[in-house]
Amino acid sequence: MKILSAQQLAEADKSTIEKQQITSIDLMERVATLVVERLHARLNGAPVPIKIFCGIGNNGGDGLAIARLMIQHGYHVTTYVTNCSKKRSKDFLVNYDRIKDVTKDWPILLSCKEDFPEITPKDIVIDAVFGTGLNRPVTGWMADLFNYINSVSAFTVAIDMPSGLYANEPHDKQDAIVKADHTFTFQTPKLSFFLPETGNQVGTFEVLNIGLDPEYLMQAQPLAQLIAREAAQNMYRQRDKFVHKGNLGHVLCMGGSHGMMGSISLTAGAAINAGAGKVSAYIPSHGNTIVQTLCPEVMTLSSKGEQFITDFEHVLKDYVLCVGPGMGQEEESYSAFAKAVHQQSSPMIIDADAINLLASNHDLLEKLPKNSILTPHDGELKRLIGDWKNDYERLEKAKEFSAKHDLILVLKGAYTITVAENHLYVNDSGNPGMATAGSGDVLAGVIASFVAQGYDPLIATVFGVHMHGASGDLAAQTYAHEGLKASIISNFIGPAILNLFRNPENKPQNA
Ligand SMILES: NC(=O)C1=CN([C@@H]2O[C@H](COP(=O)(O)OP(=O)(O)OC[C@H]3O[C@@H](n4cnc5c(N)ncnc54)[C@H](OP(=O)(O)O)[C@@H]3O)[C@@H](O)[C@H]2O)[C@@H](O)CC1
Ligand SMILES: Nc1ncnc2c1ncn2[C@@H]1O[C@H](COP(=O)(O)OP(=O)(O)O)[C@@H](O)[C@H]1O
Ligand SMILES: [K+]
Repeated sequence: MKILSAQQLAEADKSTIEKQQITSIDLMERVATLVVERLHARLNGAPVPIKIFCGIGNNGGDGLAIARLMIQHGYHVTTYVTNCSKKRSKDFLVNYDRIKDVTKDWPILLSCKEDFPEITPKDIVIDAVFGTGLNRPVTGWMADLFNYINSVSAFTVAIDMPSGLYANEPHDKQDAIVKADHTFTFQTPKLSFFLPETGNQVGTFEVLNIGLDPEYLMQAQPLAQLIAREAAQNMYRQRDKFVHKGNLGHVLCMGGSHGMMGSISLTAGAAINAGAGKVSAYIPSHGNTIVQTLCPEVMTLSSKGEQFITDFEHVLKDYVLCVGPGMGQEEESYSAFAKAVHQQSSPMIIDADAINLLASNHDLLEKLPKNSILTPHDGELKRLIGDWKNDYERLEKAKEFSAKHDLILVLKGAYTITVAENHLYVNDSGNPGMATAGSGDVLAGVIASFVAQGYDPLIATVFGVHMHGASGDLAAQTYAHEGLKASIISNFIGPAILNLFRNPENKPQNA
């Protein structure tokens, strides 16, 4: 699914009105009807007090139309309009009249702090103050209103976006933004929903297909692609009936050091669990028994160094190299890593300590095979590309780095983002239970496994990231977030692949 900018959505809106020969007010009614259908399905007529806060633009117009339809469904709705300027959008005004026709009274105008109604935790708040038209930080009594809404723990539903949030622009830390429990967003999710500094404001979210012009949507260059279950289904490659292990690639996992042999074992185990034909581990010699005991399917090759890798001597050919987990940053390990890089002509997967070594040795970066995949968490990323002022600068710097070095970057976290030159792929699977030691080691093994099985490196990365998160999601249904650990995530890769083709779940995203 494409993630479009606020400006593109306004263009899509215009194009829809022209091509579908409908009026903008019809489109607003369509939007409101969809939202009310969803709300009604959940509330089922419950007599709960609903307070709808409407702005004066089209987001406010949506809010007024929703209020009217909810009232007509028999809900207990009070409608407020934030009277923050004399301007009113045309469609706001039409809906302002329409709600009056139904209630025989105007909505309540709010013009200062003293006008705020009491909100209790038993209310449902619907936030339709600002949507994609926000063009500056919210200040004064409007900021107070948002902070007041946030201070009461009433269930808060945002229309299109939590008010005060930009769709695709950076914020200052002190900006007033509504914190929604649930967001109904129109046509495409917004980039800010997926970024660490703002994503928490959105709660769970649902994307409502409001039928914007398909031609416009097709040609629009997205800010990013959201990789959800359907995209992953399309990337999956079924095995050929006569396949044998020799066709399914050989992953060589290089890493481990004294006290960190678990890391490379997790990586190698995940490479097997995700389907590679053969997996070997290149490890310090004292780790041999550990890896062979933990992963009987994995062959081992020992470096001369006992406690850490000191060299890179072996006779293997045609392998996909996955390097870094648990490797440490000893000088000799760096030389072994550099030697491995020099011998490598096909894309490799670089994680953890190997990323740190690259960050301090930029010459080696130039030697990496094109389309190699780096999987940094934010600490490692900072060493690689420098610090950033905000989430958007982080993405811009990552794009620049990827283009300059012909590398694929995996920015790990909630909503891991894969960066390939100018393209961003935002992953929607995974959960906070995955914030556990070693889950990144598993990810490196999964991606390497798909590269070895012949997936194109970018697809192996995007698909691997998705399946890693999907494994965590499936495992969390049995183990809860707290009970998840890296080896369990790894064991759920197979079940997650099966689950990819089971009946779709209709759960809200980010649930
Ligand atoms: N895209 C689609 O296809 C569809 C979109 N639809 C809906 O339209 C919404 C977008 O509507 P929109 O463009 O009218 O903008 P909106 O968010 O209501 O705000 C603009 C108003 O706010 C004002 N304003 C801005 N910042 C401010 C601030 N900090 N503090 C104070 N004021 C501020 C600004 O005033 P101005 O800057 O001109 O002074 C202007 O009056 C979208 O989110 C969705 O809900 C659907 O109905 C149909 C399909
Ligand atoms: N809150 C979260 N939601 C979803 N995924 C998460 C979350 N926290 C961490 N993860 C995932 O877990 C993995 C953690 O990787 P990393 O930090 O490298 O761990 P380690 O170094 O311990 O292996 C990444 O794939 C990341 O996307
Ligand atoms: K809103």
